[in-house]
Amino acid sequence: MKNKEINEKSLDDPNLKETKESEKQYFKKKPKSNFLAIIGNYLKTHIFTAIILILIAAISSATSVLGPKIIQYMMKTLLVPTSALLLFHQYVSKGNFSIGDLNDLLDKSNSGVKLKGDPNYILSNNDESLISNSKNYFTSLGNLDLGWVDWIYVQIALFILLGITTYLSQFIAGIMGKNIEIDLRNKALERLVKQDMSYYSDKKIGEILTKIVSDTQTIGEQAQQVPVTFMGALFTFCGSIATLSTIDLKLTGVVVLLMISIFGVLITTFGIVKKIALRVRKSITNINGDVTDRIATIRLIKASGTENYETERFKKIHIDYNKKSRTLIATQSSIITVITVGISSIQVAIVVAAALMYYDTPAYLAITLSSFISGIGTMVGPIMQITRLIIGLIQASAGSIRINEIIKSKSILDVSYEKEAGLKLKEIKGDIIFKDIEFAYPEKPEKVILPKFSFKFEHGKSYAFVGETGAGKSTIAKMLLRFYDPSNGQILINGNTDLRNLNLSSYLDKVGYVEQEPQILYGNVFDNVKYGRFDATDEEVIDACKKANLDEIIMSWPEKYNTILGERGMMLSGGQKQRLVIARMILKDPELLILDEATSALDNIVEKEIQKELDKLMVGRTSISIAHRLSTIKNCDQIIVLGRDQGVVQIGTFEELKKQDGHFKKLYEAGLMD
Ligand SMILES: Nc1ncnc2c1ncn2[C@@H]1O[C@H](COP(=O)(O)OP(=O)(O)OP(=O)(O)O)[C@@H](O)[C@H]1O
Repeated sequence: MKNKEINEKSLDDPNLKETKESEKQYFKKKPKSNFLAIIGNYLKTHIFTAIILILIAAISSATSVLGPKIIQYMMKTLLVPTSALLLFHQYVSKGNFSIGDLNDLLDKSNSGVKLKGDPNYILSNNDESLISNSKNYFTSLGNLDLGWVDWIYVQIALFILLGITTYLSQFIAGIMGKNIEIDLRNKALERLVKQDMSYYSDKKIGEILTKIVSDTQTIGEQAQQVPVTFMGALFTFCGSIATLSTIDLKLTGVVVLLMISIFGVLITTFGIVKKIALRVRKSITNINGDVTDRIATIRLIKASGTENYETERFKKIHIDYNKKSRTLIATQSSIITVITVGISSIQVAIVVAAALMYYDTPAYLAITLSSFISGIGTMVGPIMQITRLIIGLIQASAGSIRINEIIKSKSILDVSYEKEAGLKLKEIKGDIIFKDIEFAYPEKPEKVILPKFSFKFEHGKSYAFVGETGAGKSTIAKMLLRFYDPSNGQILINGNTDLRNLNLSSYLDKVGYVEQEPQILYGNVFDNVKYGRFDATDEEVIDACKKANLDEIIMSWPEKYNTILGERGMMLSGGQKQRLVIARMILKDPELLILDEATSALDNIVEKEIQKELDKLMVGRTSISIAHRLSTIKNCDQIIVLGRDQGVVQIGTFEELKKQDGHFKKLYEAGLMD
């Protein structure tokens, strides 16, 4: 297919349309990055790490900054004697040359180079090689008088120090990066599990995964690089400028001007690249969302024979990503080119400037230029590092915007999870009252699913909700589990306490939920049955499995109770899964049992067996079933009939409702209760 065609077609893809729309909304809100704040907060709480990093950066910068100074001293100790010798010849030819004259000459050269050894011996021997030999000269570093060979030793010592400090800074920064990554991921995961269900209704699992896995990783990697590189580069840069200024102030001025222009370019492009990087991240997130979605529905793909269609579709959804990535790569390449060329031109500019300035003093030009060029070399490293750092910083900023969308998201349940928040519920010993309840999903507030109604669930009795599809039966369960709060009205627990005022964990501790497609965790049988009552013993688990008629099946597996279940483990049949959940409920012994079409996915024979177990489980506790099957509702104390968009339309026992004209009778006669 031609590119244009693919492009046009790809725009029809709802996935891409959705991205473009959400992107527009996204940039309208002007997302703020707080990557630097993340690092700042970490360092604020880890002062010791901050101090060590600053110290190490300062030491390691000093080691590289001193390089040109050492070269300057070494060059002086090597070159000054040659000049001194020339002058010595002039004086000697005039006769009467003293050691004072030689030291005067050295002082006048303003080089700081001094004569080593006994000057009288040197002069009385009148040996030119003694004067010309640079071994006999030194430059001072504090109290130390160092000859040119000593300066090489200093250089080597500095290299070793540089090695040690580099290792230490990388190690400490690496730990910091990992801590930040793990901390962010944990915070995001905490937020995700504490979110109410409406949060998930417009998000794809793959999108969330990209943020949790890949964005946190990028932030961690950059957190490892940014502070160390930035501090090191800053110190080296300032140190280099200081060192260069001791060599030649005017030339240093030229370097500073050139550097300011290069940083100007970097700063102006930062914002542009950040925006493009965000677009790329959004695009790849969308792809990840799509891939997870398709892999999760692989059975549909296999059963429909749509493998080739999907392969083509995957290619198409990459067009947008490819386009955005190219823009990003092109922008980044331009920046690196500008910086690299800019930096290289500094050396040329300095040679030209120095030649123009010191045309008439070639000796000074030679010494100054050689140490200056070496000094610029020291500066180039940090600038290149800062350039790369800025690109990394942009990626991390994009990542931090995205992970913060999760971390900073609000939930209606926020308060309920705090340990001390809300009233702790000891037991559900009274009635559960739905008082003037009205419900519309927050995602679609204009569509009222359940118009205002009130109902009392008496303690210890069994209730069933019936009604045609979409009438709002499962919505009742969702409200009782606090997946959603009612739009109006109250759910009163024990007849008087608003569910919203209860500590949620203390309430859900006493609630058992069995759904149509039970959720099995990756873990062994013990892990799965104990989920929700972690203090139970293995014996209690085995006992619960026996009561749920599951023990015999488990014992037939090679690993018995240690068999791994879940996505990558043993696959269970629908009936086995339900039995496992029943065992979980037997162990949990909840005071309120919610059964949401628990048996509707099972065949008749298995359904009968499971219903028998559920009936046993329901004895002595308040139970609310959402049901399709006659067998589920027949024995219930009360049946509540829901009509689509009408809410509660009838209430009564099975025998009563069967006889009454109305909604239930229609459902029953239409065979919807079989
Ligand atoms: N998250 C949601 N956002 C918006 N509307 C929703 C959401 N979940 C469900 N609905 C809508 O609410 C209505 C009631 O859904 P509910 O699942 O409670 O029906 P139900 O009676 O249990 O149906 P079924 O018997 O088919 O399971 C439906 O019209 C459904 O489309």
